[in-house]
Amino acid sequence: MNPSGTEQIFSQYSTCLYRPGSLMRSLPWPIKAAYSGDEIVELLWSTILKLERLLGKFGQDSQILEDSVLIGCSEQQEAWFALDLGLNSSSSINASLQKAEMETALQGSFIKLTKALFELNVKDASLLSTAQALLRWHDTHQFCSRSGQPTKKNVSGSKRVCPSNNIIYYPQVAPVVITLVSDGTRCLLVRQSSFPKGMYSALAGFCDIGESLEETVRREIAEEVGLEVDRLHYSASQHWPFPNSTLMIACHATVKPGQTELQVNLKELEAAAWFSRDEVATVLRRNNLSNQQQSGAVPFWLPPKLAIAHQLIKEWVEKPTCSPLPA
Ligand SMILES: NC(=O)c1ccc[n+]([C@@H]2O[C@H](COP(=O)([O-])OP(=O)(O)OC[C@H]3O[C@@H](n4cnc5c(N)ncnc54)[C@H](O)[C@@H]3O)[C@@H](O)[C@H]2O)c1
Ligand SMILES: [Mg+2]
Repeated sequence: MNPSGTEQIFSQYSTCLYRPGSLMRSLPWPIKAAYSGDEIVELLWSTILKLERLLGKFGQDSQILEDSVLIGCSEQQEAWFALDLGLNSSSSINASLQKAEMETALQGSFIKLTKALFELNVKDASLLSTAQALLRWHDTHQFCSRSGQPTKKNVSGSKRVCPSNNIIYYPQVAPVVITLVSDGTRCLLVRQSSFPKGMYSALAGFCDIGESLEETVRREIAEEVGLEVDRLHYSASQHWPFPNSTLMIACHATVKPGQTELQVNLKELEAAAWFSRDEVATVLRRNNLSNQQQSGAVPFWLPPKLAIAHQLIKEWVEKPTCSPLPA
């Protein structure tokens, strides 16, 4: 992204943005285009003609446009596709598409996917996250796990088929629960060593095979901080492209007031602590401005608005007494 940020790119190109290595198009013309490499993202409007010319300029066969996947459509019913240009992949046939040259040719620049997601509005972020997750799934499901033969993508990219045995592979989504635990007056925030410096979030964990969501919440909370869930209720859900494609299922949980002593599992978490409503409300208010540079000014910071963790925390601050359902 150029230094002046997304807004300028959008206004300059009347466009939206997107995933690492992706390029989006509407059919038949014009194209909504995005592009980048594995960890960087961006996009802009283009037309299929321009893209074909651009690919030609970089010595690429425009045949790669066939690898595009359908990720949505505009209000005018234009189809939007995404394509991985493989800018960062040395094994890719597109490796010769040099990032800097592409940036110049497309009059844009690349940024990390994580950063891009947090700078977008909800609609664009959702599109980007779908594109990123779907393109990655195609990239890692090139072969049939039964026959070992190459699989073939359908036109929209909603599935892959093995021509030798007709096995159909559909994109996978892993369910993850994310829970904001409260003891009635305080909420529990945790951090993993992989989080950006100073950021705390709600407690998350993948569902194991055979588990209900409720069982996952109870197990994860017991495993990671040694607490027993008393009451639990569902809040909302969100598709999330990290680490691959997950469905984040967000819940509020309460523990009994007298049973709040934390036993932090340091294999999974770097830290976990209880925070008062006032503390969290203060950080939430400052969070819009908050980033790593400003972390000295605030004790900690929270995930950006777009993350479902942020919504959970905001809900708790604004509406502390939600009516619980039996766990
Ligand atoms: N959107 C949000 O607001 C938000 C906030 C916090 C976490 N998250 C996401 O939640 C995800 C899960 O949280 P966590 O890391 O605490 O989970 P976790 O506590 O289950 O621990 C992760 C570990 O679980 C194992 N695992 C089991 N099934 C897995 C699968 N299908 N894919 C990958 N690993 C699997 C791996 O060993 C992995 O290292 C994270 O990837 C993170 O991106 C999203
Ligand atoms: Mg976890």
